[in-house]
Amino acid sequence: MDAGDTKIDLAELDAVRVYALPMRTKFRGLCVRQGILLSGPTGWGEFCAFEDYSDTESVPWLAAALEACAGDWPEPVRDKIPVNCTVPAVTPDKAYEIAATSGCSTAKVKVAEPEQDPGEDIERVSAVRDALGSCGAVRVDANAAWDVDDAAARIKELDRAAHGLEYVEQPCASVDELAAVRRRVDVRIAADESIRRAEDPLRVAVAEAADVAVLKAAPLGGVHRALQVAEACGLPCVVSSAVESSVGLSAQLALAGALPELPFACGLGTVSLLDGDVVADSLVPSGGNLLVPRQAPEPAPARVAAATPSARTQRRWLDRLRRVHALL
Ligand SMILES: O=C(O)CCC(=O)C1=CC=C[C@@H](O)[C@@H]1C(=O)O
Ligand SMILES: [Mg+2]
Repeated sequence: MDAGDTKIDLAELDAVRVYALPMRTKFRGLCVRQGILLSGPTGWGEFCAFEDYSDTESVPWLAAALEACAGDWPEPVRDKIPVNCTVPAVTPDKAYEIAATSGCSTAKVKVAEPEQDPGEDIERVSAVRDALGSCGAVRVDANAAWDVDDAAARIKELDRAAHGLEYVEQPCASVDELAAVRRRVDVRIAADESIRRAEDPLRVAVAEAADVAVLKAAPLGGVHRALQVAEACGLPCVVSSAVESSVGLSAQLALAGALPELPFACGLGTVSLLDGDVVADSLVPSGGNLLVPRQAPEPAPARVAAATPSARTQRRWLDRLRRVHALL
């Protein structure tokens, strides 16, 4: 999957601002979320590839940011997106509180966290079901942690604890393992890493390895590229954030707004995982929904200044930006 078509020279950018925002709770092994805000000809974009992504793997992330800078998002077909709340690998009490206070009727629960045991996942999922009640939807994300046998066993336990799971996201690492698990359990399988980190994001569909495709605009090269993947894979899609600031999150909302069908709540309530933001009016769900923006929100200078990291961190990100831009 090559990067998007938007190529803006770095010299054409009006502003480049490195940010670092603390996470309220450790998530994806992160205690701080960092990235670069880019101001282009008609708007702002965010380049925030996770730091375990190579320069080559980071190219689509930059293409997505430059697509936003060019104001090149497709027309939405809806103006409101239902979102799920995201429950990190926290205690049952904290999980209950997150779900109960989120205003969302769908929750995605992190499971299979390193150093935790399966009983903690069962208790967390049970607490979230208690918080949502019987009408809520509970999904889990194992981030490729299990082998096939473990996945089959864990999914059956978690399905019981949840009184029915909506789906299990990336239970195993490979497409072949996802296909094997899918044949052994009665719960939908959603592919995430097998799409966003794959040489060929479409293999999941060809291998009948998933029921749902999780789309993240940035790693797929932007909104237009992600829409092409959605159309080509032919699976029901859900959009999930990369825990960006509201600047980057707006591109995810543009994707969710432009998908022809949107059968699931989307994982876009993640600004609440950050302790702060770079815009004045954060994209925080209201009544379990987020509105589809026509462009990225403008960063607030005072917020950006407060989120500016050390000179060393800024240099590291600016060097990464230059290296990745050269690969576009
Ligand atoms: O989908 C959601 O509810 C929120 C986003 C989310 O879960 C993730 C964001 C980025 C990387 C991962 O940690 C995780 C995911 O695997 O989807
Ligand atoms: Mg996932």
